[in-house]
Amino acid sequence: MKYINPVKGRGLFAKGAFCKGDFEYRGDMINDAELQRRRKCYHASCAAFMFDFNWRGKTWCVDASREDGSFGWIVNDHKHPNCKMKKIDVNGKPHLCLFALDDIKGEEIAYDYGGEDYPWRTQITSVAVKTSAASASDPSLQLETQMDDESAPINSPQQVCSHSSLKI
Ligand SMILES: C[S@@+](CC[C@H](N)C(=O)[O-])C[C@H]1O[C@@H](n2cnc3c(N)ncnc32)[C@H](O)[C@@H]1O
Repeated sequence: MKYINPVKGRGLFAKGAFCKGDFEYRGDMINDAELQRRRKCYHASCAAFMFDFNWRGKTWCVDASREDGSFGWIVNDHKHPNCKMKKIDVNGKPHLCLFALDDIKGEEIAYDYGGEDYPWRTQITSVAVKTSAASASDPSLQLETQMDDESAPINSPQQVCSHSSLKI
């Protein structure tokens, strides 16, 4: 894990071979009612780690706002990602696991959060402009340069912070 820049925050980078088991999106598994309750009382900085998804006709959420030593919660969004988040059935319960789409070594691990209008895909902020020079020389910062007019999210880590209202 390393700090990237003030807009994107932290991200996860592959040091060695990608191991899917290391990147389960872990946290409290909660139902829709509890999701709505927590959303009302969470600060945006915590709400950004709630990943809601549909499972067998109902809404569920993995609340990863409490750090537990796992790394799935730190993985950032990219519209051309090197990983895919999949729902895996383990003994009848859903687990969110990241799978590599390509060989990954050294680069930032990312997956598509699944939306259309995340602010970082649609806006060039003053901070992004300020960091663009650094991005050109540091490969770890180059996701920042790929912001565009793509889509808005439904599930996955959502952004309820300063930009808009959504989040995984
Ligand atoms: C699950 S967190 C990922 C970890 C986060 N970067 C951190 O430092 O805690 C999701 C948040 O990361 C940020 N984020 C994710 N992907 C991004 C991207 N491609 N560009 C800018 N910010 C991003 C957004 O603030 C989003 O709400």
